[in-house]
Amino acid sequence: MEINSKLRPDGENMGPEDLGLEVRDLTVKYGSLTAVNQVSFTVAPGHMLALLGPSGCGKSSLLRAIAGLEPAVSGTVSFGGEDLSRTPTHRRGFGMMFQDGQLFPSRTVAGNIAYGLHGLGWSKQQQQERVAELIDLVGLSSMADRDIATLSGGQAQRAALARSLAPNPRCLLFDEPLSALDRGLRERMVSVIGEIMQTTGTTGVYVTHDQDEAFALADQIAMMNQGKIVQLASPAQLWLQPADRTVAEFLGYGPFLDRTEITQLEAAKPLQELLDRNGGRWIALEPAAVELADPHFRSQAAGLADSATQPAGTEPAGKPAATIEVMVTAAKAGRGVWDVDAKMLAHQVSFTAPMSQPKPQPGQLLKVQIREDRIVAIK
Ligand SMILES: Nc1ncnc2c1ncn2[C@@H]1O[C@H](COP(=O)(O)OP(=O)(O)OP(=O)(O)O)[C@@H](O)[C@H]1O
Repeated sequence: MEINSKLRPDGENMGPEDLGLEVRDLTVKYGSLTAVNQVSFTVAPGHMLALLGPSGCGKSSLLRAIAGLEPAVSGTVSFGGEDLSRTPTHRRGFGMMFQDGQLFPSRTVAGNIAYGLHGLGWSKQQQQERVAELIDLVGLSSMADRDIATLSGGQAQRAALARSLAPNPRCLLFDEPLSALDRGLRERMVSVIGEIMQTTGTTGVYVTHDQDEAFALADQIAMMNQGKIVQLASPAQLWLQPADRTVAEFLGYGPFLDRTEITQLEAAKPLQELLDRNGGRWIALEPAAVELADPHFRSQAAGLADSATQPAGTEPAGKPAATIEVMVTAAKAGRGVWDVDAKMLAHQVSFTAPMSQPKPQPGQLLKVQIREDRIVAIK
């Protein structure tokens, strides 16, 4: 076993217990197509890294190569300092959880979880105890004897999680495990997975194209595009400093205003200064960066004289970085507000207006402000 010689912050050599998953220069090809292109990253023990990126960017190929299910043409995968490049999948000590769970439909929940323990040399009693422990952990205690085919999608994924964790893997590899579930269920399962990974201290790699899942679960997010990692950062760093426009677009930033467009805004000095400070090409707006200008204007725009009280459904205005008049293209009722779409320069923007006032009409001009705390400069 080869131990990488690395130093801990205290200057001591790192032992296997300090080294988690290490992927070095990994490349996966299908014929002439390079699906994963010299990718490197490390995941500290007990931490979770999310691989996030658009469809076809190489996330699953990378995960499968880490598991040993896909041959790598070059590069290494190691865990605890041990090079696993030539170790077959079942000897790597890794677990996997997929979108469809890959459970046996005719077996019970307990039977499926026990399946993950075959071949480990455990006694029948040890196996039974472990199965009961896992069933409890994922909250399926009352369903141990139910056939998988009779479970809901969320319950089945809990069973799949229990089965992957049963052999106590040192690293769990998730491939879009929640993408078949509806949003509400997905959010609940994200909490379940997060809690269980923390309780068990398992290291994880989580493939997803859903940024909410990545942000909620990961300590580090690797943004992939065309087989490469374009940015590796904590969720906060990724959000506050997207490496380039592709990353920002994927995260949901937009529109992107260039310098010429910024000159068409009123009081846009903060935007210009931000671009100058960062040497950026665009100012990217967060989803909630645009809001109606001050409440006085809101009242005037709606044809109401009384602006002394804050209208229901509006939040206190943020610090404006610039203002501009926009033309309403559509409005519909939301929860306590009008959800308004409007044209700002050549871009489409969305914001809310108080429902206590008349519904904004297509063609109507409204003054909006761009919040200074919801913009970033992009190179
Ligand atoms: N078995 C295969 N044979 C040939 N090409 C493949 C194979 N598997 C994947 N590819 C190609 O490799 C590239 C990366 O695919 P991969 O499935 O790794 O991407 P992904 O990011 O996981 O996508 P998705 O989110 O859609 O699952 C794609 O262009 C895909 O068409």
